[in-house]
Amino acid sequence: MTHIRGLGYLKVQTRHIERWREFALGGLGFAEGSGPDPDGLYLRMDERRARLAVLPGDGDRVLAVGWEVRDQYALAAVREAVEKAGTAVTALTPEEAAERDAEEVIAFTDPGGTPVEVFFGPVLDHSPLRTGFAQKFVTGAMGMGHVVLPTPNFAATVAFYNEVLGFLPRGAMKVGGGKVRIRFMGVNQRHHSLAICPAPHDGDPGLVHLMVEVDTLDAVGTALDAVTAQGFSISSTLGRHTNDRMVSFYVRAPGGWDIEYGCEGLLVDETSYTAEEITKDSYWGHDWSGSEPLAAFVPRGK
Ligand SMILES: Cc1ccc(O)c(O)c1CC[C@@H]1C(=O)CC[C@]2(C)C(=O)CC[C@@H]12
Ligand SMILES: [Fe+2]
Repeated sequence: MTHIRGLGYLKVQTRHIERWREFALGGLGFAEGSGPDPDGLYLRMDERRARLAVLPGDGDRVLAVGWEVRDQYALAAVREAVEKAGTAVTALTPEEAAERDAEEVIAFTDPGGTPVEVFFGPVLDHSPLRTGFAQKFVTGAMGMGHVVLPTPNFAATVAFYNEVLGFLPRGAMKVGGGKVRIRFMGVNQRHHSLAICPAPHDGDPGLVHLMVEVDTLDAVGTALDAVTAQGFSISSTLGRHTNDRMVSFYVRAPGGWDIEYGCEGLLVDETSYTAEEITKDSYWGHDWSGSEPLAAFVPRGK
C-alpha cells in the first residue's frame, strides 16, 4: 500500500532561464503560473499555481521531485517509513512549505541522490487556465506526469521506491545488452509515474526526462512543430510506447535532459494488471538515432 497519490510537482534549476521560458511557453504550451521567486519561471498545467518550477542558477539540475499524499496522516506515515528505513527526513518550515504552495512538506534524498519531497495540501489557483495550444494537460488523479530518474545505485534505489515508499512495480525493459532492466513504477492509473534507470553517476542534471500528457494528438503535433521551429533538438521522433501506449516525442530541454510530450496514455486497471516485461520500447516510431547524448548517461569528466 502506498500513500503516494501521484507526481505533484517538479522543481529544477537552470543556467538558461530565458531559453527555458521560450521553450516552455511558446514550444510546449505551458501556461505561465506564479511563485515566490520574481526571477523564477512557474509553469501551470491545471488548477495548481505551478506544477513545474524553473529557477535561474549556476547549474542545470533537479532541485526537487515532489510526490503528493492525501493528507497530514498520510504524510506522517510516509515520514515514519522513510525514517525506519534509515534515511534522514527534514520537515520543512511552514514558510518553506508555503513557498512550495503546500500545507506541509518533508524532504529527503533517495539512494540515487535525487532530492525528494513529499507533501499534502496543494494551494489552488482558480483563475482561468490559458494553455498555449488550448490543450488540456492530463493531470488530476493521474498526477502531473512521470519522471525517469538516473541512479548509480540501481538495486537500492528500486528497493527504496518499492519497499519504503510503496510504489507498485509496473513492469520492466532490459537494457545494456540484457544485463539490467529499466523499472517502471506507478501509484495511480497512469502506467508509470516513475521509471528508474541505471546511470554512471549521480549529480547534474539528475533527470532523464519528465513526461507531460495532453488531451489530443493535435496538441502533441503542434508542440512538435513549435519546438522544432524554435531550434530545439528532437531526441526521439514521434512513436507509440508498448507499455503505456503513449504516443509521444522527446525534445531536449536546456540543461541536457528531455521533455517527453504525449497523449493517449493507458489507464491501468489494478484488478487485473500484472507487471510485464516489454521487449521493444515502441510499436512504431521513437527513433533515438538523432539524439544528443543525455547528460545523465555521460560519465563525468567526458
Ligand atoms: C521504454 C519506455 C516506455 C515508456 C516511457 O514513457 C519511456 O520513457 C520509455 C523509455 C525511454 C528511454 C529513455 O527515456 C532514455 C533513453 C532510452 C533508455 C533508450 O535509449 C531507449 C528507451 C529510452
Ligand atoms: Fe517516459
